[in-house]
Amino acid sequence: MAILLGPNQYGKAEVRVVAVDRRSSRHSLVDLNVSSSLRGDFTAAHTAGDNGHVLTTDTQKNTVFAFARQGVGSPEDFGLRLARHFAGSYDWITGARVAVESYGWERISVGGAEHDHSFRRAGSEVRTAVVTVDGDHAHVLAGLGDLVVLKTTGSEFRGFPRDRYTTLAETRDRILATAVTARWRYTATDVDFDATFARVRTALLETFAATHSLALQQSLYAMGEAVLEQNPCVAEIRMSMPNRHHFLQDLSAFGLDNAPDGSGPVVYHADDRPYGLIEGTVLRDDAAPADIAWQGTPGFC
Ligand SMILES: O=c1[nH]c(=O)c2[nH]c(=O)[nH]c2[nH]1
Repeated sequence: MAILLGPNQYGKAEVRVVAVDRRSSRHSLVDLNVSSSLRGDFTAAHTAGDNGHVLTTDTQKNTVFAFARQGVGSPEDFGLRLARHFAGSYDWITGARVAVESYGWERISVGGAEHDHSFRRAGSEVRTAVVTVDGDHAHVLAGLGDLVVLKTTGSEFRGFPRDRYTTLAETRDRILATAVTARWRYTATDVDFDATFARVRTALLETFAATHSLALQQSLYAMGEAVLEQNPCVAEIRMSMPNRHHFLQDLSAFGLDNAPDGSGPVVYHADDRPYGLIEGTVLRDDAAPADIAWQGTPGFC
């Protein structure tokens, strides 16, 4: 029996970079969390402690900061530049993956005017990009996380089978709420990443809002379908959507009803756990699979 080194990769995780453009008095900033992973022949480092092939994780971190000084651009373009640099740096490095999280900042308004250099975090939403360079091939996944949405009506859930453990009442009118995590794969690398990101995000939001939902599963599919219909450069989209249940609160102990009849606000209990977890992929039937693009990145199912 022989013991072998199996698949391996290494890099610097979560390099936090803030780049401020101060070329005019109206500053702008990008706020990133960048993780790099290198693939290639690193056997000797593992089996003999020979670091001759190890482009250090400290160097990888420094490279991220140095590249930021040249301008960041979109997270996808920044990831592509870094991944191509790492994958091309030594012939024993055959591939690189660069994952970028981007946090949004909005200008603070002072007396109705946007301030030049004061910002507030734009909620918990995060934009993501994962770039994988493998030899001569490059793959780009874009995405977003924690896009929290809720509709107060226009959602039903009924027609499900009932067994001896089923207690859930059927409903024709419920709150539907979720936090969307989505990742989509581009068919090319020369995409206008910022414009496409904005279009995809809008399609997700508009379709969530406009779909009269019979199940969160139906909303998920409709959202993915809209993204693919409006964006020929997207091959597939993978989504994870927790069902953030809102249960009508029973107020009868206080002699109060809780009817949606306009006699007062309808009161719900926003339950944080357990939650339904609805996940799925929507894809083109002619999309060539690209397993390596998803390696190490949660695709949910
Ligand atoms: O949209 C829903 N999908 C389900 O699968 C499900 N299951 C459940 O209990 N409530 C819901 N709602």
